Amino acid sequence: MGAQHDSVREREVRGEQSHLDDVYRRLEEKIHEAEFLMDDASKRAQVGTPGALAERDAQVFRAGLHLNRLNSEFEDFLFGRIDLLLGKDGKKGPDGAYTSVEPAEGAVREDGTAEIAETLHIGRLGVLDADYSPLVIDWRAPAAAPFYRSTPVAPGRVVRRRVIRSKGRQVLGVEDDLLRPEIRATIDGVELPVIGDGALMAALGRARGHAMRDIVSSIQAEQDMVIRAPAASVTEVEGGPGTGKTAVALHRAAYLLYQDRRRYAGGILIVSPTPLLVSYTEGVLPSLGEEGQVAIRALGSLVEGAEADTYDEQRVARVKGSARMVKVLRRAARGALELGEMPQSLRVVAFGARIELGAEELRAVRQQVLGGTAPVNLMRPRARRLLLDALWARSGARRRYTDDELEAEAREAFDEDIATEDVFTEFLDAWWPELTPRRVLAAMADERRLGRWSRRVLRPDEVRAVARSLRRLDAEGAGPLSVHDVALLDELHLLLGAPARPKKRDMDPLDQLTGLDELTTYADREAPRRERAERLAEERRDYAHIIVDEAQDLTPMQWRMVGRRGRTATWTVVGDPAQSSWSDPDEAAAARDEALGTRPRRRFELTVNYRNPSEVAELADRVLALAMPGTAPPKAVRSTGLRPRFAVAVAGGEPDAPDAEALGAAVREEAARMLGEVDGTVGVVVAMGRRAQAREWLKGLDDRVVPLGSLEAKGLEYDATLVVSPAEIADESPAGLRVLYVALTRATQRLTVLSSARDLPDAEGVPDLLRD
Ligand SMILES: Nc1ncnc2c1ncn2[C@@H]1O[C@H](COP(=O)(O)OP(=O)(O)OP(=O)(O)O)[C@@H](O)[C@H]1O
Repeated sequence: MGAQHDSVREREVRGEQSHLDDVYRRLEEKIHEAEFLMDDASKRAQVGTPGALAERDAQVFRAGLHLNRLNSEFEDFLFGRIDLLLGKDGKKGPDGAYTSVEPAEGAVREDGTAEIAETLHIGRLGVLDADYSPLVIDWRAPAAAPFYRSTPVAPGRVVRRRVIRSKGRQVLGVEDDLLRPEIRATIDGVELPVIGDGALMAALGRARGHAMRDIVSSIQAEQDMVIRAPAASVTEVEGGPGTGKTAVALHRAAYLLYQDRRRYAGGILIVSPTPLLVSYTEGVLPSLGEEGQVAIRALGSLVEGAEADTYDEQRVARVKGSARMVKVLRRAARGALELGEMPQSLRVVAFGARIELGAEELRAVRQQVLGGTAPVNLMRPRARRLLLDALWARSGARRRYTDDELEAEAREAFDEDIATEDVFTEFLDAWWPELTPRRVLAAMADERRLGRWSRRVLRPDEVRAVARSLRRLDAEGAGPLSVHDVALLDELHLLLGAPARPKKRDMDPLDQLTGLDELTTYADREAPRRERAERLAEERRDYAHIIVDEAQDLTPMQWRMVGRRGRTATWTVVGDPAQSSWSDPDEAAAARDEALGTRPRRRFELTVNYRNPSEVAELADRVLALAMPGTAPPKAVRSTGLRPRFAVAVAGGEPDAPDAEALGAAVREEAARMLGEVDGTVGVVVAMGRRAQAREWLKGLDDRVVPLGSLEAKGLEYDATLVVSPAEIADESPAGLRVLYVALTRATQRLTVLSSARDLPDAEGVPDLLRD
């Protein structure tokens, strides 16, 4: 029986192999075509007329794109197949497949038998055979949707869904799901065999590396609904840990590009909470064939020239993230004008006479200028004009003219006379200095000054903490920024306006990431380079679609920053309130509403946890019940039979306490144990305050081990996770329980919880917070 089954399996694998061979044959033909096009195009280039050049550009672009994609898609090119009943109408779509979702009336005969009318293979890219019949359907094409969406409850035309595992040109195996078990279907007269025990489980059980993998061969129906949701307005997705929110967001970017490449190429921004999550996820889109078309950026790297990956202490972060900072920054942007040594008077010589404005008059002029609403740097021309007005009035020259025209002429000469004097330009530079966001931020490090700017907005202890945190910066603002500083810089950028004399800057790597380079044509390159650079800069600040991952964590100031980049964008916002490390969710919700505006929203919920085995999820759910009572946890689909391990270190206390050494030894021992238990990665999560220590503890162990502060664990996953002192993590901030929930939901296979004295472990080593 087993042997017979094996031979069926072999036959099926052989069948798929022969199809894959056909696909590769066709792909090779296409590559030759592309190479020929490239070659032909470069010959045309030698003709050199503008018309020929423009034509060449278009050809090279298309051929190059094609080659690139074909080459990058060669691994695991084909991964799915569906066998379908006859459709209701006989219409075919552009991809050569029948379009109807529902079966035709007589598709299933009265005796419960049916003949398969159509077989579609699904892959990373669509491939048509020479006769235009579909060899492979692009996973994003409408005809591929049933592969993801059909369920036994609503199978549509799908009788059997098959996942094909392949590597390079070789088919390794097939796994089938029967969606209409009640009928006996035949294909070319032979009964349809069903093989394997579920590709999804196989995918979920695989060891994890340092990079996320795409899920294109096993997207589930509820996820597919989100990926293919129309781009209009705002798509909001909520779901617990491990429900695939990040994966779905990335696949959605690829889908949008497929749907409307013109609109989205270079115009999709994915905002990720940490640089770690960016590097974990950035390989997914290239694996889906979308190399360089989407910008994935961490919240600390959204502002040009700022690369922040340090964190403020929670109480500082809380103030810096709060919308109250808008008021403080408004005052700071204006107040910073008086940072340097303020000249108390202005003395010039005009028309041979000395004219002077004193402190009082200068103050009055400044007040008048500041009456406007323009950004501070852009008020400089107005300041200059009003100074000249005041000098003119003071000179008394006006009285000498009765004729308006003569007066106007004299005034023009007067202005010219003064404005070219060094004394005047030097005065203006000192009196209305050009401010940079970093300089103003650095000015806030002075507690008394910050106290003035935040009067009746921040409490004195908040002022002290924020000022102290900014002492890392020098007077010009150079120095390490925290992630929360970046949103402040962005706000200041707006309040100050671009400096009047733009500084020359190097090309940002993102310029290449936008993909616009790839899309340039002859005409583009003929346009002045400057104009292009400006357009790029503009593009970067205004995206066509913005995807926000871990949206529950954005502070109000961060929502403002992200919102500015998508004033006309459509949005996909994914997150989980139960994992929020922000302590004032209401304030953040208001800022989110403001960023998303009044655009209509469509909400989706993801309900299945694909990451954690049920044994791990059950433990984490206890913390969820404490952190967010009444919240339904997602349902874990897998069970490994491995219960979490509880270990106790005979240490505890503060980070610098002498027994920290004992805790370190226990952490190292547990991490080493886990390395022996799993093939993939081991994440060691500690309270933020122990980050540096943890790096020391784990030094030289193995590069499969990653030490992480609790906030850095966001979005990541490891085969095994060691959570060190739940109580420490929970006590570190007002949202600490939710942060702990994040830490406990990172493991794909094994979880160990290491307690210190502070965790009050019971006889089994279970810490107080995790007891039933
Ligand atoms: N349909 C699927 N097929 C295979 N693997 C999946 C599927 N959906 C999710 N996964 C896997 O489950 C894990 C969790 O996915 P992901 O990180 O996207 O979840 P998340 O909802 O963003 O989690 P968190 O909120 O904890 O950050 C990943 O390893 C992902 O590849």
